[in-house]
Amino acid sequence: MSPWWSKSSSKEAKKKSKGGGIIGFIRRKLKSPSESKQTSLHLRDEVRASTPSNPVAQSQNFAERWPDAHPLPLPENSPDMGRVEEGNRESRNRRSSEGLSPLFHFPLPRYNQAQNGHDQTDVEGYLATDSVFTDSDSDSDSFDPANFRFLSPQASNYETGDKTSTNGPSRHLTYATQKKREKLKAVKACVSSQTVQKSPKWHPLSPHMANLQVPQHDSSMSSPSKSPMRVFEPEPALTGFWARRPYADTGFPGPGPCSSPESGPSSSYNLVGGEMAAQLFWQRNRYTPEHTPIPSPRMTSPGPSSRIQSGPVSPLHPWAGGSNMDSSANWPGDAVNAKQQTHRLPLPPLAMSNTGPSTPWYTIRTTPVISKSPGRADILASHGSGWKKGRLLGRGTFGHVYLGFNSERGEMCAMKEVTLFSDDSRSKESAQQLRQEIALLSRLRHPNIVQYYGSETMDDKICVYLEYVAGGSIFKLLQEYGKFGEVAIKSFTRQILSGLVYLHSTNTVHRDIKGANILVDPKGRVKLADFGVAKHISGPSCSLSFKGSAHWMAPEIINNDSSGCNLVGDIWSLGCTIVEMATTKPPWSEYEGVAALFKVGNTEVTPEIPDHLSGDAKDFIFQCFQWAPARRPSAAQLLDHPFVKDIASSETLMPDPGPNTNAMRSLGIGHASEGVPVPHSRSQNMNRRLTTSPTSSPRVILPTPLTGAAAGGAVPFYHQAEKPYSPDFMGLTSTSRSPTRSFAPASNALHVLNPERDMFRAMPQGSPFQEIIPPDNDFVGNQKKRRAGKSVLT
Ligand SMILES: Nc1ncnc2c1ncn2[C@@H]1O[C@H](COP(=O)(O)OP(=O)(O)OP(=O)(O)O)[C@@H](O)[C@H]1O
Repeated sequence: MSPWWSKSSSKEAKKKSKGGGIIGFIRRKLKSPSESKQTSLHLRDEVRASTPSNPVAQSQNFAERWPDAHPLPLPENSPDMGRVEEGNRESRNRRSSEGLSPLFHFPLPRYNQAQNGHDQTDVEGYLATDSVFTDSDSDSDSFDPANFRFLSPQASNYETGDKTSTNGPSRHLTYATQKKREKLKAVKACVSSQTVQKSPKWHPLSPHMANLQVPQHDSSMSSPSKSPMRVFEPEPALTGFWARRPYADTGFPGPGPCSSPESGPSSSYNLVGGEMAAQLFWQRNRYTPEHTPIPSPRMTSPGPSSRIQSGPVSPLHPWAGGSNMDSSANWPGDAVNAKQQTHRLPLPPLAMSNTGPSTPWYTIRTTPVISKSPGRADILASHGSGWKKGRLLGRGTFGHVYLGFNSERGEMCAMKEVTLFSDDSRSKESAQQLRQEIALLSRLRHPNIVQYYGSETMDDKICVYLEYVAGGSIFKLLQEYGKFGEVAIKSFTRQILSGLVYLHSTNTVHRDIKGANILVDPKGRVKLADFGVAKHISGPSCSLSFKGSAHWMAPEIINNDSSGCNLVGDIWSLGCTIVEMATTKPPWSEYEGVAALFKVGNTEVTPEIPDHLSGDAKDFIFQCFQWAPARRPSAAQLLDHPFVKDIASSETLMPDPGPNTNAMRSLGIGHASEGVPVPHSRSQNMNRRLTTSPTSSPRVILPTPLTGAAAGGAVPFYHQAEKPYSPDFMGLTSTSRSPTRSFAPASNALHVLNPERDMFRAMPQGSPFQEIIPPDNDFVGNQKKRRAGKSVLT
């Protein structure tokens, strides 16, 4: 009696000979039963003819040849199921290795035998799909996303390994036959004519969402793209909304659809809007293995003199520098400095000596420094600044974030790297977003905002150096550890609020507050990150474009009607983030993106507030979910809410010692030993220093003295009792106060200092900060206006 594995192998071989998988299925369906039979026979014959010994024979010999072999236990499922899994895995691996994201393929309407019988049109549809896949697989460069509009749900599920799509009922079964035929006609037309439809027609989704354009084709025909850098066309679109799945009811599936350290539904899964449409189309490749970074040559510099005296910072990549700065970062002077948004980093002496002064450092390549030693991971890249690229920390929409290590100094940072391609509009958009992010971040300095260190360009890459926040994002923590307890939620909320109060005090709105963009360090300190879609509000008429992440997006952003209350969109998103922390999912997670937008934008229904939270927590969330922005409290007002106001000392997490000042110094930013590190000077003169001042920026006053920070030599928090934060002072209109506020300001609550006074107090004439935020800057100007009794937004 032959062992079970030889039987199953035999079965397997028979199945193979029949042509397994979707392609085989299609082929079988194309044939009449008799043809099908013939085909099977024919295929079997082919197998026999083409191999010296057919697979069945081989497998039968296996037991004889390997008598000691132990069969692996069979899975509980039938062999067929195992085979489906395997097929999916193979397919997934194959696609991954070819750089294809399974998520770019959208499920086909299920071939419904019961309903349609052997509908030739359907079959052709499958064939069309098959051919698209085949083409894209075989020639990734010739991949055209337009073809993928015609892919439909089933394909996606085959590729992603969703077994239910192959065996179980599918929601796509409900497609009307007529609709299917229309689509499949289009498929046929496309395939036969080889015509590439570059852009869909757009039409407004609803009168309420006039700024929300969706292509006329339905969700199953949306246009994904395989590679963010090569195939994306930055058209206004919301494809991502309906192309992606809603949050799974089963919670976050670990490394499944969000396999990269920081990819996933809530990271950039739902990021939408305007020129950021790229983020809709492009889905990160969740199944691509984490590639080890390719060694990149160390960039060298003409020498210390050019580094210090050249003034302009490292030039932007030539392909990136051409486009104008987006108004999102429209700080005065940005236009002038549009090409100077990356900040030159000091180079170690070795690197400096490699180039002559006349050669632009950024164009010179030297032998990459590749440190190898047994027993530890290779350092695969060494940047000109002496920072070496380590492991992948996470992936964003536009690039990858790596751990950076300076082995000379023993310091770490996060290196956000974006690769640019000259002929790619997507690259230009990436560069533009990065410039915006640099422009904004370089001006921010707060313990609850990730610190910007510097940036540099290297051939086709821009690299931004940021404070390393080791714990990863809230999203990642939720994925790994499940929902947070109320103490953690309270602490995180308070810290997010503090960051927001500061951010809003500079009239900047983040626009993408969500778990994936909030980092947590090992001590539980929280940092706002990812300022890619942040915007500086230059005045009352400044309207916000449609940007953000669907499930976290405020109704007024969806409806393009913020009535001047532009900042409190972040408060709505904060409410969603609290729900996310409490449940692992944002509100309306049962809906897909567009449906969630409709829900939020068209109905004034308050999102469900988790029942298990305390009354204070519920009320806090309720305040955040005030539908009318004018009724929503500001971040400053919310600091006085009982939910976060009285965090007991045991609940107060370790204060932030401030950014890694040594890292900043090594990057030429400020000088920790002689004063407050300067994030970035517009003059780019890194030698200039501030006089010692503990308050270079508005700081949260903590209730307890912070010895750790001072002991660590970093910038301490400021511990001075101040008046409660005044929303008016911070430039918020009276209408932005919440008339429904149910909490009273506390006299001894944590406060934020007067940003103007703190930022500029004790600042000598000509200090770098005065260059960072010039006197005619909106922020400063607004402070003056406010003193004169005017509100910025009125
Ligand atoms: N400073 C940091 N320290 C540690 N990890 C970080 C840091 N910055 C980013 N990461 C990791 O990298 C991931 C992606 O970073 P980030 O969100 O900034 O990229 P992005 O391209 O701007 O993303 P998005 O798609 O949200 O626009 C984060 O979710 C986080 O896990």
